[in-house]
Amino acid sequence: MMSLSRHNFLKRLVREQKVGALMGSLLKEIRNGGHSVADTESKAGLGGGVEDVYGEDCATEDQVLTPWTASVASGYTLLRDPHYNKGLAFTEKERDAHYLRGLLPPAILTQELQEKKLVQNLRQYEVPLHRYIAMMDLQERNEGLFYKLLIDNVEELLPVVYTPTVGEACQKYGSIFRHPQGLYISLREKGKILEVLKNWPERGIQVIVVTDGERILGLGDLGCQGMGIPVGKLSLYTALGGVPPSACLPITIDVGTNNEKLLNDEFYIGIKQKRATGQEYAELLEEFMTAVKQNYGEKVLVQFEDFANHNAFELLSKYSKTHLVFNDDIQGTASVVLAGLISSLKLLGGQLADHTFLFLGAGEAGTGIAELIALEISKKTNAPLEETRKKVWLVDSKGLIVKSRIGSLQHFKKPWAHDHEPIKELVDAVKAIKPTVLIGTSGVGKTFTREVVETMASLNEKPLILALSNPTSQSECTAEEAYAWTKGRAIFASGSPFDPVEYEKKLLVPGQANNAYIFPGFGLGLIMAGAIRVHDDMLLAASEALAAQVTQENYDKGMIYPPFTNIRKISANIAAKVAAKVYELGLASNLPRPKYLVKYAESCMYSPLYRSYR
Ligand SMILES: O=C([O-])CC(=O)C(=O)O
Ligand SMILES: [Mg+2]
Repeated sequence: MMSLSRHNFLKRLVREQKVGALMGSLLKEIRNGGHSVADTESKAGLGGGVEDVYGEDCATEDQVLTPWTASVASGYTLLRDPHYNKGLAFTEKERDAHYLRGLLPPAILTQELQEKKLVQNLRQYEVPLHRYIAMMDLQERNEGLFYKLLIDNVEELLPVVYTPTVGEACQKYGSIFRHPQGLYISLREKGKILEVLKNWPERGIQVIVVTDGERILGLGDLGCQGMGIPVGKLSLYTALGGVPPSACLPITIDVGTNNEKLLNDEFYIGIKQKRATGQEYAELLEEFMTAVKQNYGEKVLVQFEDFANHNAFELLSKYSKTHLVFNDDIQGTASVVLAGLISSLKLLGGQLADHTFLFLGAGEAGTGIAELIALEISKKTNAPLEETRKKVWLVDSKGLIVKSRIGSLQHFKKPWAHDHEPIKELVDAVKAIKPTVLIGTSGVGKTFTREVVETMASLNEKPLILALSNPTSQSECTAEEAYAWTKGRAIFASGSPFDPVEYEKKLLVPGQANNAYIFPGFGLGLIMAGAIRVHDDMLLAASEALAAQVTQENYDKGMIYPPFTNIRKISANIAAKVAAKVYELGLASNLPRPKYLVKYAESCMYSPLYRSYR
């Protein structure tokens, strides 16, 4: 088994050209995707990967091969390598040893001082998008400093590198484009996807986040410009979950876009054609998924992100049988919301089974959450799923989902078609169903009107209202509205962040029910255990682990999620519980199981502190 830190250490050894007998086997190990040679000696072992990827070892004299070198970055090149660059923090000794004399001004700053300067600079930008651009530039310039800044100022910078600002960045991605980030796989790469994967400079990939850009947050089809999302999500994998940056690969699959505005935009970065669908789409994705497994093995985690409903459900059900895949919008959102519901019982009283849930929005998030709630209630009460599903009602654009609509419903909505007369409007559904919990997942803003929220308040002492659609512009209502319209009684959380609100001299702190609480720790847990498949029980384990992190002090402020400030500790706990479940289910390949999983998770986590160079 190979821990994350050992993996990094090995890479560093190679980069620093510690030549000798070790070199050959180390290179082989790295090119095999971080799996030890022993792991992959049997060509199609669990560790997967293709042995001797470049064919150097077995090539005969008349075969062509790939020249592959590892060299020490120094001087000008070192300053332009974000992985190793430390800018003004290079010491005198390092400046001598690495040919940096004269390439830097004389001052030597500590990483802390560099960070202080950056915080000051960032705060001077009034336009959020300018902060985003500054952060991306930093990531491309000095990775360690980028992550240190993000980790130390997570509450302040999450809204910059993630929702809501990342949404605006994707909308304007073509205009603000500077350095390419991530890997672009378009229809033009059909038949060559394995080669494209090999163009990526890192070999030891552990997590891929992939989008096709068709449903970016609640902003719709942004085509190739959706790249901001995998890049942002993976920054959080590193900052919040401690997965090393070199192990993360953002990918955008460009099959065209149906967004007319982008098709007519001279700065659009993608292929200018309508979206490929049907067989053409399925074949490209099949080639991609096959190439991923071939290149990185069975243990690489593929996170699907912001696909449109129809593809999201289909890809998840198709590839969950053969690959380690996870859909963040269906499963990550479900897990984070379930965590909030479990923790809210401390404030609301009763069990989950005592509550009635009404959703506005029956897509990936809505039906994903609904299913996980029903599963959790079923596990807790031993009632069959068909029964526990009846606690959950969904409203889509055509009204309440009921039996009489079943013939025209998409398959993922069918389990939620219960016996009831048709109802068109949300507010009438609230009056008829009398939910204790109202959840917005439609991607459409301002749909929790005053009347809807007031009706919830008339039915419940403490109405639980979750406005989950992203970014902030698509939120079903604001925190301020939720508190004002319920006279301060609501327990409120949203997908994108809202500031605390003062209501009648009391400070009310809204929660952020965002999958960012879950996916970094969840992914770390899978990687630690060497999981080969995702199982719903792992999602339940993650929810319970997150709910257990909410303290009395948090509850006293009306919070049902812990603050993001402690997220690395939270992620380590989630990772440990997820990994434990992976071992319990017999889906782990990293054996033997480490005894202390929280400690082990922490020991695997990437640190952004500068290292000294010899
Ligand atoms: O990115 C986020 O903030 C949450 C998410 O997955 C989405 O809204 O699609
Ligand atoms: Mg998403």
